[in-house]
Amino acid sequence: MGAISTPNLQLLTALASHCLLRSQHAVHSSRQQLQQLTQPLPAGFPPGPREYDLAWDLARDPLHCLESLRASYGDLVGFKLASRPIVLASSPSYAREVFITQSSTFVKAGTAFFPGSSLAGNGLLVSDGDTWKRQRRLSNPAFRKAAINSYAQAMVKVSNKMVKQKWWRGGVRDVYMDFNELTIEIVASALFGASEVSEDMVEVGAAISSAFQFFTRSATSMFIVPEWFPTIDNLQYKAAVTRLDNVVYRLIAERRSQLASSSAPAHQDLLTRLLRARDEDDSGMDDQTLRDELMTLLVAGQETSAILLSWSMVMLALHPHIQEHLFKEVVEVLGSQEPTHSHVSQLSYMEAFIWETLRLMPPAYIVGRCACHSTHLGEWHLPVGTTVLVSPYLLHRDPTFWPRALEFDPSRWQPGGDAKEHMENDSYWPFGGGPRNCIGMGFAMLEVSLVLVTIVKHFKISLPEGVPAPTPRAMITLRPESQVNLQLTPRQQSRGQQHQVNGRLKEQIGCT
Ligand code: HEM
Repeated sequence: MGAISTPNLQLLTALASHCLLRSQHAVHSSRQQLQQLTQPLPAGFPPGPREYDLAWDLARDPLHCLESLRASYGDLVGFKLASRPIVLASSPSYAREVFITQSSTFVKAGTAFFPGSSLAGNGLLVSDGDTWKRQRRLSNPAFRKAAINSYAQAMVKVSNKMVKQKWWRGGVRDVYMDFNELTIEIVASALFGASEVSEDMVEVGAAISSAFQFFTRSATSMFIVPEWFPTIDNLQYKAAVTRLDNVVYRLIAERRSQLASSSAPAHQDLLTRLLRARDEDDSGMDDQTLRDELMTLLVAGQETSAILLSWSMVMLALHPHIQEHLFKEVVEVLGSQEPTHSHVSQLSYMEAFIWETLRLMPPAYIVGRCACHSTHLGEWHLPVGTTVLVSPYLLHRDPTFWPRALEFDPSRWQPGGDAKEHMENDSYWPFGGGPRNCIGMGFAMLEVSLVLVTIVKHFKISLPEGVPAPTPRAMITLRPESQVNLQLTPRQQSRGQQHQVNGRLKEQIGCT
């Protein structure tokens, strides 16, 4: 047994602290929480490890801990962590119960480890009940296929810019860092139409970056301090959120008045779509609600996509034959054209590749809910306040449901492959499920496809010599442990025609 690595100790501390401190969205009164601290687990609660043993295992290796919990106790494991009752559910039928059949019992409020923040406010990700229902109703149209397709051009433009400014010479790059910047820019331009408001976007971009740096520092620091506590970090974060608020509220006000004046050109961004959204009684979103939804989309849409892009690149580097297959498909479908949303619907191997990456490396590797009243999962009794953790990571790697479960094989998603039927039998949940499934799934799939097309078309991706494949770190999401340094070789350069082709590549991506 090795010593506890710092990040894992940090995870343990973070998990325990999240349990205790993230009370912002908790439905439980402090009396209920106090009761939970002192009460033993009730009869009928699923069996599991003692808190102390579990804390140790979690600290050593969280992903391995999840796997060994299921191996030792089965697909519903019960335990206490930071004195809160928690169950880990990892069967298709339990996942269906939590996400779909009992979706009104298993709610967001009160969930242990739940990452609420003043940045995202009370937006879709954290709200419940009638507030959530109304917001989801009003937001859904902005995420329909036709609306999402209108963001494709901006996605391609931002991807080309990254390649043109940072990648065209090739070499080794930390793609995780580049994708974090890229996905902020993509989601911000979809929200606010960045090209029209470029000065504001500089401010928005800077404020978002500092807010995200804060999240990263919080996730990797020894102690999670509540946001209200006046540490330097918290004060800087608060200042970044205030800066962001100022810009966003101003953009909302300007857009409201533009929409009121019929002469103004119609914007096609999410801000306009959400501003125009009307409920059955013709009411729309007030400024505060709109602000919370915009920030939620930033938070929910940025990191997950950056992580998926990073794991996709790792898979390309590890599987050169799959990379070549993708390249061939991209060239066949696109020729020399710029990618568009209609190309993406013809890229079936690309889609299979992304589904397979999401299977083995789901950014949302664990999804939490809280029982708002006492209930049953299968034969087991869960008291009110039990946090249920459904693990897509465990389900997606379970050999009972997935033949050659640990093999990366996009072709399983193609006609005649075995994967589609597993999607239907509830063993695949990369975007959650039921009424609270990911509203941005279509957006993410389009974004990741377009970015990957841009990259695969121009570069060969490999691991730099002597560098091991990046490993995952299970925090709130399944991030890369550290940098994802990959070797990028301009395609034509790999055929020994570097200078000519670099010229051609620069032309193709509009580099002057
Ligand atoms: C690879 C990228 C993404 C992954 C893996 C992902 C995954 C998920 C998952 C698993 C959930 C359900 C959480 C739960 O049940 O508690 C979720 C919810 C959500 N996601 Fe995503 N997501 C991604 C991208 C996006 C994007 C691009 C956006 C927006 C632009 C977005 C916005 C949201 C929102 C607002 C919710 C809450 C929906 C609700 O509760 O009504 N996500 N996402």
